Amino acid sequence: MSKIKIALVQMHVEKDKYKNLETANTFIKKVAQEGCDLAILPEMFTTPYKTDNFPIYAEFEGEDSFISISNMAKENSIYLVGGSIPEKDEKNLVYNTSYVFDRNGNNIGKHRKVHLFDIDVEGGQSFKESDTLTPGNNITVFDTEFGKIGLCICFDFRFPELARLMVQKGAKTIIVPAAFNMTTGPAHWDLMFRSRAIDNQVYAIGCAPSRDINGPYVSYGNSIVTTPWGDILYKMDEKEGYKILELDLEYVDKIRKELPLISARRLDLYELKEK
Ligand SMILES: NC(=O)CCC(=O)C(=O)O
Repeated sequence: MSKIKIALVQMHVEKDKYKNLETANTFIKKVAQEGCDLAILPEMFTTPYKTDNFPIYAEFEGEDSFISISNMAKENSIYLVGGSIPEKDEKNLVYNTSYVFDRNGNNIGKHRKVHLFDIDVEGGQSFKESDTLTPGNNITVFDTEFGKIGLCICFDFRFPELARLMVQKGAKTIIVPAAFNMTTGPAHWDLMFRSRAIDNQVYAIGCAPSRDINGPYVSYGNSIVTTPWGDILYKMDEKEGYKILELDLEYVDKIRKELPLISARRLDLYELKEK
């Protein structure tokens, strides 16, 4: 299957977890009715993005949010990258976790954010995920009828090594539930997606919450799809909404053949390895 219809769901996130799940459910129904194969929700879509909230909203794997996302996939027979949610483990450590479900609602992927978002930009955005979150330790690629897809969460995508390792594991598309802000978004969002796409000759897809200027953290929005050639195929604005796009995965092979960056690597001189 070389053509895949994906949907960016740039939803508004509010305080009520169950309302957020309901909003996601409404969007997923709509995009599935419009023939979408795979839908993507934003980073931390069940909770306003705030460190204090993460432990409060956190759930064990298999609890309400997990079940609800799985049901959305199954009831609508689509692949669903469930943005991310705060996940807790038996030691009460909390992670920023993205779950992926197949058309039958089976969990086929899980990524715990590996690089926590700890920044302090003078006169701009400060945030310290590590106040309440623990990083994951895995590089994540999942399998679909459309081939292998890489998955990471927001700040993770700033680290080129991580994207390259996903490509070394076979990814032709990389999906990034995200929530950039009004300091780094205008400066780096497009550039980061275009850079990762060009370096790795992949479709790079970012899905963010819509902008809420009254929220504790103001999301940049601008959910985006960039092509293996580095073009912006589509970029949303800051408002709530969704967009369905068809991606041709043969285009990845074409670009990799015409401009052979992956195959021309000097692996006799250097290599990148997962530990
Ligand atoms: N949620 C995040 O990881 C935000 C990352 C971000 O804004 C950045 O500039 O990087």
